[in-house]
Amino acid sequence: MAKLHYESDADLSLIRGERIAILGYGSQGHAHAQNLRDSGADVRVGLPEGSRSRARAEADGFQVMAPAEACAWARAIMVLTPDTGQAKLYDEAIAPGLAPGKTLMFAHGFNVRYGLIKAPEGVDVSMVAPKGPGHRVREVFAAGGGVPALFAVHQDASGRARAFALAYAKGLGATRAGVLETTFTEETETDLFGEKAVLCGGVSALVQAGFQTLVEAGYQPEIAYFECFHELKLIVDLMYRGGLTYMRHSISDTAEYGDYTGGPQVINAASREAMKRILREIQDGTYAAAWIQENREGRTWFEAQRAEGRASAIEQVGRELRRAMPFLEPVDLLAPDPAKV
Ligand SMILES: NC(=O)C1=CN([C@@H]2O[C@H](COP(=O)(O)OP(=O)(O)OC[C@H]3O[C@@H](n4cnc5c(N)ncnc54)[C@H](OP(=O)(O)O)[C@@H]3O)[C@@H](O)[C@H]2O)C=CC1
Ligand SMILES: CC[C@](O)(C(C)=O)C(=O)O
Ligand SMILES: [Mg+2]
Ligand SMILES: [Mg+2]
Repeated sequence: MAKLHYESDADLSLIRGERIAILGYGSQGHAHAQNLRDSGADVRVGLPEGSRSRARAEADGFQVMAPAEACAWARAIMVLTPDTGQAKLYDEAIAPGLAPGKTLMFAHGFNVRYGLIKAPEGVDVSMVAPKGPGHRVREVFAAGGGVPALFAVHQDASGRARAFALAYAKGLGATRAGVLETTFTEETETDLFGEKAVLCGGVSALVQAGFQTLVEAGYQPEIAYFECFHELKLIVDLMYRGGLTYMRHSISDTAEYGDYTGGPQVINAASREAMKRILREIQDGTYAAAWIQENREGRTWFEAQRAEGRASAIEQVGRELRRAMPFLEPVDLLAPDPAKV
């Protein structure tokens, strides 16, 4: 079994009072900034003039600086901006602020794995990659828990890159859950695979196909939503706490029979072959190149998918049903003026 690192394996004193610049204040940025500040680090946030995130970071009590200024000030720099813009940000704002003894950090290995960012010798390069969405990284930490993370050292000029990455992971709350050592390559390839084939692409396509199958067959959309979407969390919560065994313990034996017979019909040889193809295209760089190209061309296709998803029947039905369940603390990004999240 792989070695997992917990609280006693990391030394929080390495980040206490340490000058850490968090570049970006989005999903991961707000969580890293707030968790590390709560853990004793001296955190400042780097955002461009005119960034939509500035008001929020300032409202949360952070000193916000231009990215280049933040990089010059910090001893450790964590890059939490969108992956496809990081190389430009590195050239323009990060590289000028790097000097021997500084640490450059990432939460995802994309730019290092695909050779888009190459830090100079003398600089430590490491990664702490939470295995969960940023909003949950903050919420779980604030509730006293943590989200697991991977860490990796790409360049260790100081001889203390590994200890610092582990301390950072502890400041983030990840050692409360378990932290695993990896490489930039392993993190990048498994993360891209997981989000594309299973967690985001796979699950979204599965629930939409189930919903559409029922609605097209004449069933009420609200029933299709509860059955194929809402209940998914209730089922996954059981898996999260006690594995497939606990989920199968809680469901009826009729449902369990459906699990064993239906699963292989939906996830069949063709689906497994598609997963292998997805993994090959991640490994050989085809997928990353396509995503970079999509951004260079203005993200037209990507934005069209986003708009189509927002307008879809499952999103419209779900939005209405969630409104009647305030205990879910529904987040309505389809509202004309959505609350900042
Ligand atoms: N989302 C997640 O949960 C996870 C993300 N990661 C990784 O974390 C990194 C950040 O992703 P994520 O949190 O999703 O990003 P988001 O899109 O949620 O947030 C990006 C933030 O960066 C800001 N920003 C954009 N351009 C610049 C720039 N040039 N300089 C400084 N700030 C900038 C944005 O500001 P503005 O508001 O102005 O756009 C925003 O605050 C990526 O490497 C991603 O792969 C890793 C694990 C999980
Ligand atoms: C699953 C998507 C993710 O990899 C994550 C939250 O871990 C991401 O890039 O957002
Ligand atoms: Mg991930
Ligand atoms: Mg990811």
